[in-house]
Amino acid sequence: FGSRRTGFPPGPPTVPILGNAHIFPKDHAFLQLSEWARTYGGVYSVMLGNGPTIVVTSAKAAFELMEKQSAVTVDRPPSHIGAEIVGTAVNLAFVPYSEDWRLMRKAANSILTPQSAAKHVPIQRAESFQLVYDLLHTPERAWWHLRRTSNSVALSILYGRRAPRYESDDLSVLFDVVDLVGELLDPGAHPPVDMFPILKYVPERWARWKTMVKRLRSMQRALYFRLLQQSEDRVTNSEASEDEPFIDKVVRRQADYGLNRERTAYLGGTLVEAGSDTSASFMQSFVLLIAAFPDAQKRLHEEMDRVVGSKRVPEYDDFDNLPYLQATIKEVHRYRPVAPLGLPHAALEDLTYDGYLIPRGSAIIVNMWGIYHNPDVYDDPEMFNPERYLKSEFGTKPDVDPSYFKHTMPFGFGRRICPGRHLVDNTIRVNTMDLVWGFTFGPPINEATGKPEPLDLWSYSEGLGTGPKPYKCTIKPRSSQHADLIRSEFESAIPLYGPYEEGLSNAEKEWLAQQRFS
Ligand code: HEM
Repeated sequence: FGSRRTGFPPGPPTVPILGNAHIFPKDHAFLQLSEWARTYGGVYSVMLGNGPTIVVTSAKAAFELMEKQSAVTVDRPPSHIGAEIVGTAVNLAFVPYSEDWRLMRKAANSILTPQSAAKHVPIQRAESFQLVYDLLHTPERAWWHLRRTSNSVALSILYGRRAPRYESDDLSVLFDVVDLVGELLDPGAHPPVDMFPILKYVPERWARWKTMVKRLRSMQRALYFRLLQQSEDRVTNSEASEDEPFIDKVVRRQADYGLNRERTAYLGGTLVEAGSDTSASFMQSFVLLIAAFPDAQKRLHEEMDRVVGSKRVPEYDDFDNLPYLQATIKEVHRYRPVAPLGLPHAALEDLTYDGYLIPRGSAIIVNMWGIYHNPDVYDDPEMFNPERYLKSEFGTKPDVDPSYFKHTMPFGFGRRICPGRHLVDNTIRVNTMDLVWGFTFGPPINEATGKPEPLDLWSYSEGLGTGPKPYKCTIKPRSSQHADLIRSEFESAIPLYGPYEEGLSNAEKEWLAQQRFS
């Protein structure tokens, strides 16, 4: 028990019973896993509990195992805490391969198409106008404005209900839920119940996670069913339309999709949770990095001035003419991936790779951090340098074979690839254009000395999804003309918010009236 069988991919030496569990890192595991790849190669194993966990740190192996053999690697490893959280329900992102996963995934794929995502660009742009308007007034709250915007976009598109301020009711509950999920599923945070099942039987008074699980489950159910009820009411009282919220579409076709009410509630809840802070983390990294790297920012501004100028705000299609911005977005995904280890997959059958056996049931982790920070693949990988994506399609060194790389790699692999990627691509496109167009970003200024202070590029949260912890930076409008246009665009966007604000509470509506017409 705990030892590595002959034929498994190599890995760190094991000890009896624990295998490698005692040396598995608790914090920023992707860093240690990348270190081990230097010693044990692009496909190695760590022994956790009774079976191997396979760590893939090579684009070729990721392609061969996760794309070409996706039908076999579509499973997720069992998670006792994950299963306890949902109880009798199902979470699309964590559920093992099953009829439940197939039905929910089919519904998600059919509503989250690129064509369908395009119908929601108007509210994404309107949200982005509020973002730049908020930054004009309270730039010191940038981190929070970015979080509000991404979450409000997710709520608007999925449920037709926006959150106009950080303190909005739905948003506060969603933040509590997302934070608690992050805390519970952070691999280092709790006793390893999946590796040592006996730990499941520790009484609740000594197992804090059990109390947290119960609290989370009741918070999630209250939120999911409240949001679902609003969709159901709208569907009863209105005709179907192409740009209606995604969950309304699912409610209308619930029987065709084979989903009952609980599955529908959990599909919506999982999408909104998976899609909210992930997008926010990306945008928070984008701002942090362009504030920290003035050369890249200068080139972004030059390009924006040439293509858009200062007499109008960017339009959606301008993005196609902004290659340096496109390269910067790819570099942010590479430099600070939101999901450095993706989500673990599992093998439904025995597999072989490079002569090694990957036995049925093994968990498989693709270490995106390790791939993206490998000096054999990228020149100077610890340098933030969008330029690399202008020199070659995937930013890789000239002698690296590009056929195993894909621009969707930050969104995972195979049949489990992130279904929200088209939606979030649009959010990122619209937000980054508006931010670069409107503002100059820089490091924070020390009040006592008047000098700039360095930004901490390593202060990131722990967990499956990671993003910068709250930080300060300076944000100034690029000119008074830019500031005037931001104000007028925000004012002209106000009617667009209307349909998404109908269900807001009276307190929220009063606050809005004061904010907009004072
Ligand atoms: C920058 C933003 C985002 C990033 C970087 C991201 C990344 C990922 C990754 C790496 C996975 C795991 C894929 C795999 O197992 O191979 C995933 C899964 C998933 N994502 Fe995203 N995601 C983002 C935004 C979104 C959005 C906006 C939504 C919903 C609207 C969403 C919904 C999901 C769901 C439901 C899954 C689980 C899919 C399954 O297990 O079948 N994500 N995402």
